[in-house]
Amino acid sequence: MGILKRLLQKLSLFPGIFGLGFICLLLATILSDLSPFILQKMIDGPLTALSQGGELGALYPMGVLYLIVLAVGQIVSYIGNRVLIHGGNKVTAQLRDQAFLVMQQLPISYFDDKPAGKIATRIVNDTETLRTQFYNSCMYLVIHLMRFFFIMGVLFTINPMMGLLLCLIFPIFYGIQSLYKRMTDKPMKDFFDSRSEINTQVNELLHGASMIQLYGQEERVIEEFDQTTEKMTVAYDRLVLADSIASWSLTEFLKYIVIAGILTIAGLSYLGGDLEMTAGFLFINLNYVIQLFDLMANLIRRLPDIRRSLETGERVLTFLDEKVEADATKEIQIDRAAVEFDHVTFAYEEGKPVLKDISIQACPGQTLALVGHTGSGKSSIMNLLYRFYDPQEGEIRIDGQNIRHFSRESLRSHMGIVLQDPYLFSGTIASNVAMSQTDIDRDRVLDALKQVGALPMIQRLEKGIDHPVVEKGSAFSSGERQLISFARTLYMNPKILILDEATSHIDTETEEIIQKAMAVLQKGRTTFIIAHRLSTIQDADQILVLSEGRIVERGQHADLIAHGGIYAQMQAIQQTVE
Ligand SMILES: Nc1ncnc2c1ncn2[C@@H]1O[C@H](COP(=O)(O)OP(=O)(O)OP(=O)(O)O)[C@@H](O)[C@H]1O
Repeated sequence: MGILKRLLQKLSLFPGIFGLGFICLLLATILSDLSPFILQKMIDGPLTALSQGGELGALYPMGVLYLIVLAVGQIVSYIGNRVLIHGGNKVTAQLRDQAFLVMQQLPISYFDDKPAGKIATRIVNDTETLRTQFYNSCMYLVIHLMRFFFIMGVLFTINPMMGLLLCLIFPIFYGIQSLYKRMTDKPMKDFFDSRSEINTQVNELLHGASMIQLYGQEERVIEEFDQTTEKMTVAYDRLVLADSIASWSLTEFLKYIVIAGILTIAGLSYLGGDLEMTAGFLFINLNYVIQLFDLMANLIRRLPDIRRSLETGERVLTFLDEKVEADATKEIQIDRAAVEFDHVTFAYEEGKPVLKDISIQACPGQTLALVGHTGSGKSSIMNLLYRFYDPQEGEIRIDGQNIRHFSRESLRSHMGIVLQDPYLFSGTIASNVAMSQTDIDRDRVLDALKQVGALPMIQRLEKGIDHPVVEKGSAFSSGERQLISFARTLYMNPKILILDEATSHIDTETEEIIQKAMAVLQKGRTTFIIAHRLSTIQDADQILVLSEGRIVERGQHADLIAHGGIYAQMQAIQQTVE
C-alpha cells in the first residue's frame, strides 16, 4: 500500500475530530471568501451614494453585517484549526506510541547493528516531522486548494475574461514550484540527515562521556559535532533562501505585476470612456487576485513539504513494520528449576557459531559456574537462557519444558539477574528494589537490603529507602548499585539466579558482605555464575570451562585443579597475580 495512503488512513482513527475540523474550515472559507462581496456592495451602494450626497447611516447595516461575517468566519476558522491540530497531535502521539511499542518488542538482535540515536530519531523526531510537515501541511493544503478553486470559481463567475487570463498562472505556478523543489530537495535531505546524526552523536557522548574525557577525545568529538551542526546550519540557510526567493519574492513580484496590469487596463478603459466596471467590481477583482497569489505562495511551500515528508513517513512506517519478536502466550511453570542445555549450537551471524554443541545439566538448587577466556561464550549461554536469542540447534529445557514454547515474559519472571554493571531506574531505592513505583512492600524492601548488607549504606542516606535514584544511579558507587540489585533479586525471589561477574566491582570489605548474602541468595535456587575471579566459585557444584564456544572441561574445583587443564592454568595465573 502506498505510503501516502497509509499515512492518510491514520486520519480515519479519529473520524469525528477530522470531520468536525474539516466542516468548520469549509464554513470559514465560504464566509471569509464571500465577505468581499459585502464590501463590493458597500462601495457600489452607500459609499458611492455618500459621494453623491447620500446618508452616512445607510453604511451601518452593511458595515455591521461585514463585521459579523468576518467575526463568525474567524471564530469558526479558529475552532477548525484547533480541532485539526488536536487531531494531528493525536495521530502523531498514536504513531509515536506504536513506534515505542515496536521498539520494546523487537528482538535484541535488531539493536546489534543499529545506533541507538537513529532509533530515537525515528520515534522522537520523525514522528514530529510527520506532524508538522505531513498532517499539518495536508490540512493547509486541503484548505488552500479549497480556497484556490473557490476563488477561481468566483472570478470565473463574475468576470470570465479575468478568470481565463488568470489560468495563465498555472504554468507559472508549476514553474516556481519546480524551482522551489529543486532548491530545497538537497538541503532538506542534509537537514534531516544531520539531525539524525546529531542524535546519534549526543547519544554516544552521553554513554561514553567518561571514556571520552579519559582518553582526551574531547576535541575530536567537538570537531565532529561542529561539522554536523555546520551541515545542518548550511542546509537550513538554504531552505530559508529557497523560501524567500521561490515561494515569496517571485509570487509577490508576479502578484504586483498582475495588479498593475489590471489597474492599467481599468485606467485606460476609464480614460477611453468605455469603462463599464464599477469601483466595487474593480475592488473585488483585485481582492481575489491578491488572495489567489497569497494562496499560491503557500501552496508552493506546502506541496514539496508533503512530498518530502513521505520519505520520513516511509522511514517511520518501515520501522513500524519491523518484524516484532513473535512470542508464545503460554506461561511457563517452574517448580524445581532443573535447567538443561541439550546439544545447543548458536550463532549471532549465520555461519559463525559462537556456541557449539553445548550440553549442561543443572540440578535444582545447584550452583554452576561458567569460566573461560574473554569471548569464549559465557554471556552467550546466558543470553540463550533468558531468551534474548534462540539457538539454531538443540533445546534448552527447564523442568523438562522446552523454553522456546513459552512466553519470554513468563520465563524471565522466574529469573533474577545481577549484571556486571547493574541498571538502576529513575525513582527511589525502594522502587528499584521492589521494581514498582506504587506496589511496594517496605518491610520486604528493608529486609532484602538488610540481607545483602546494604543497611549501613541506607542508614547514611537522609531519606533512607526513599532516597531518589537518578540517571541510572550514577550518584551511587558501582558496589552500592550492585548491593541494590542484589536486594532487588532477593525481593523478587526467583527460582533461577544469574550472576554475571557480580562481584568484580566490589572492594574486599564489601565482597565479604556480598559473599555471605550470596549464600543466602543462592539457597534453594539454581544459580549460574559468570565469574573471572575463580576465588568466588570454588564451592560451585559444577564448574564449566569454555573455550571458543565449547565446554572443554567440567567438574568441581578440586577435580579441575587435579586435571591440570585450562582451569588449573587460569587458577595458577590468578594466584600469581593476586
Ligand atoms: N551481539 C553480538 N553479535 C555478534 N557477535 C557477538 C555478539 N555478542 C557476542 N558476540 C561474539 O560471540 C562470542 C562470545 O561472546 P560472549 O560475550 O558470549 O563471550 P564471553 O565469554 O561472555 O566474553 P567476556 O568474558 O569478555 O564477557 C565473541 O566472539 C563475541 O565477539
